[in-house]
Amino acid sequence: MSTNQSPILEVTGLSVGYKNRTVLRDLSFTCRPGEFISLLGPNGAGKTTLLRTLSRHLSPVAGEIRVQGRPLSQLSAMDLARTMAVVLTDKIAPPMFSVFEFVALGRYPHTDYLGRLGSQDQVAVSSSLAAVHALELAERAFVDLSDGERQKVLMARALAQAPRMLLLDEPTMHLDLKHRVEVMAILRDLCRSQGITVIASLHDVDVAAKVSDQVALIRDGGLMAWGAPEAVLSGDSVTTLYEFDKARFNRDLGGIELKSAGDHGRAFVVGGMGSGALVYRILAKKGFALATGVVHGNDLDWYVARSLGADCVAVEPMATINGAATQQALELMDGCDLVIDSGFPVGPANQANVDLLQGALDRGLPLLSLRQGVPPGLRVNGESAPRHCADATALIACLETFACCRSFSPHTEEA
Ligand SMILES: Nc1ncnc2c1ncn2[C@@H]1O[C@H](COP(=O)(O)OP(=O)(O)OP(=O)(O)O)[C@@H](O)[C@H]1O
Repeated sequence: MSTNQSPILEVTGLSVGYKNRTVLRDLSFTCRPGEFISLLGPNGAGKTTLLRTLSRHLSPVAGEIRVQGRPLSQLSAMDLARTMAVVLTDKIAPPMFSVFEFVALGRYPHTDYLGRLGSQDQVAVSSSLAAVHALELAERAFVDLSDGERQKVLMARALAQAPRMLLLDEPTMHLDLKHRVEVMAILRDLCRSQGITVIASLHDVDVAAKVSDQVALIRDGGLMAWGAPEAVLSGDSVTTLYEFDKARFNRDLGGIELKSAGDHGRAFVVGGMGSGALVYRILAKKGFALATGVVHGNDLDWYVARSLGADCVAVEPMATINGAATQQALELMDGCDLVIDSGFPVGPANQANVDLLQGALDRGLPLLSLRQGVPPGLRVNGESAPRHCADATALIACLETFACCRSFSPHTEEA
């Protein structure tokens, strides 16, 4: 995709909707050849209505749409079909068509008025099926296809039109993970290799962030934001877009983290260098509120902990963890019901973690440890010692016991 290229689609002051009901107002944006554009927004926001308007299935309420510089309304049906192909979510079940015959329907802008396929058309149908990795389905009956196979064949029919733009409504709906990934990879490759502009409504923010050149965030009757996902998608913007209260999008990790209900007590995690991430997620899943520290501000643990809504004592990346930060973490620990030692190597270079583990023991807090053995320098006595968990499964079992009994026997070795 080149930003120097002329726009393929220019939308100015566009309002879309239905009789007596305007759904989106005053949209203005530009799409260029080879761009992948994702429309994101909650259910009912207007994504389908916009796609239907861009593809001339609906008339605009107001504003202008230009395709390759010409008003959309003035394109002949044939010109429109050669420029733009559309895959909507309507269930189509054409009787008796083989997959090849169904995809061949997409050639109509290029065949004669009787729809006869020439050798070029035959090649175009086969290449379209090949482009979506569905050539082996060619002789199958269209009505017998699975949802994933059907989606690929619908895309092949659209490609057979040889369009410059492909508009898709929820192309990954009903698809399993393999097919979702495959469909998105196919679409991305069409942009890159054939310069086709893809505009797709999607519900996967993380997938959209990874494939899109531009994202449109749609809510409250308009465009909340339009731009590169790296600029537009953040924890805050996604929270606003979907009104999240139980989750948070993490751009750095590329996914959604589900926050803890926090009703099974509060756990402090002694982590660092990514060792805490798995523990935080287990704790959140089991309903524990989270506190952690001391972590560096570029640590995987920091990203995950923040996304999960943890109280987190952090220091600047690469900074030495000083006594003040450790003291702050110990104060955070005071409000906790138990402490988890994620097993991050401790020693002279990070005395802070030993101090925190010692702090847990000195406070008489239950301490679960994923560590092999006791770290050097930790003063353990008979009354206060870590309970060792051999692995994540053992940790989960201990947490479940703690959640219902508020205690577990401190000395048992799980290995
Ligand atoms: N034919 C119609 N007549 C009137 N209103 C409609 C019509 N079709 C959809 N709507 C309304 O327009 C609004 C936008 O619907 P639209 O299908 O465009 O949203 P969407 O963002 O695609 O939602 P979803 O993610 O649930 O598919 C909704 O309130 C919907 O009820």
